[in-house]
Amino acid sequence: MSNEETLMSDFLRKCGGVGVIDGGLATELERYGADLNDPLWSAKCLVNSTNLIRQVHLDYLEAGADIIITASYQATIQGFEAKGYSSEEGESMLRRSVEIACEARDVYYERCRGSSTDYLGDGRILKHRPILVAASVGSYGAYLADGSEYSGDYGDAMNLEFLKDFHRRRVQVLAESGADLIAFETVPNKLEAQAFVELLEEGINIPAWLAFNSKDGVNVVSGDSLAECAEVADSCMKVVAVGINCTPPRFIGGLISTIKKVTTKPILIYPNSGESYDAQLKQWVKNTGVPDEDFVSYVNTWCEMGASLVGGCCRTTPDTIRAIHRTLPSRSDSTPLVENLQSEAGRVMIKTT
Ligand SMILES: C[S+](C)CC[C@H](N)C(=O)O
Ligand SMILES: N[C@@H](CCS)C(=O)O
Ligand SMILES: [Zn+2]
Repeated sequence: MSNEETLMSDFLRKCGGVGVIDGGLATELERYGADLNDPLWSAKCLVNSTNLIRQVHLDYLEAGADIIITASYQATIQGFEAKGYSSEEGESMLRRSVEIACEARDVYYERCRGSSTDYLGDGRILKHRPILVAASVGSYGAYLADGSEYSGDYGDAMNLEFLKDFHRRRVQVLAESGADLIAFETVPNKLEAQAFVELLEEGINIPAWLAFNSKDGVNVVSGDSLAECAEVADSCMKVVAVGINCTPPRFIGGLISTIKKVTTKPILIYPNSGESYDAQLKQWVKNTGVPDEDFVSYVNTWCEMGASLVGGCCRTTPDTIRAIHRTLPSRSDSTPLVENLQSEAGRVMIKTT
């Protein structure tokens, strides 16, 4: 086992076998009133709403998240330059995204120290535990700001070197920013998975995960084979988990089975709410096809199938994460009954079968 893999297995053991990832950061910023209708999407808040970002990280920690993902999903040096910032200013905002998450973790630990109980009557969890900061790197399609991360179609002229050059400096800056790991998210095709893995091999000194997205429950969104994409991730010693994010919950079970066949690395799952993203309007629209029921009731099944990191992506909220924390047997044992009775969110989110 590499040092990186040991870090993740130790972390998961301390989590009781399953780690909880946070929920949608950007869409939660929106729920608080942030306007993300901008080519920078949530990275716009790195310019003018850093306190709000810290607050949302704290909300997720108090909901039971063991891993918080930074606001850098759509933060690219090229994207900041297009807005008139210098490359130094762009790099500084990347670093700031990690600092904000670290500050939230410090504030959280302080609150834990000051609290006489782990589980508060209002549903907040103030339990001292290992918390990781994952520096988000969204795909090239995210930077394009036209929803390309849900098509994975970058045109015939795209190539590996272009993608590596595009992401290189950003990945280096985030790797040296104090984050515990890099979260490559919403990876839509095999070429970009290869680019990320090759960049990691260029002397990046922190671990990473790769999370792909799917819109058919079989392949990644570009149509590339999920098994082949997961194999690319599996081939890299720096990669400590492989999985799926921002994908409708109804597809998750089948996708876990596919990934499990090609890797023994921990599998991570953080689905979205099942709604679709309209990149023109920059709005989420209800799915007119098969409805996605609240996915929390499936979390333990996904864990039995092999997932060991579970959370939510776009349009999931701290209530989703609180419900995930509660439904995990290794966590809910310590939840006093009074908390379950008092939380409206808990009653709504956790279905009994
Ligand atoms: C994960 S998607 C909802 C992020 C936003 C998209 N890249 C856009 O800029 O419209
Ligand atoms: N983790 C991202 C979304 C990925 S699709 C965010 O919420 O900022
Ligand atoms: Zn998402």
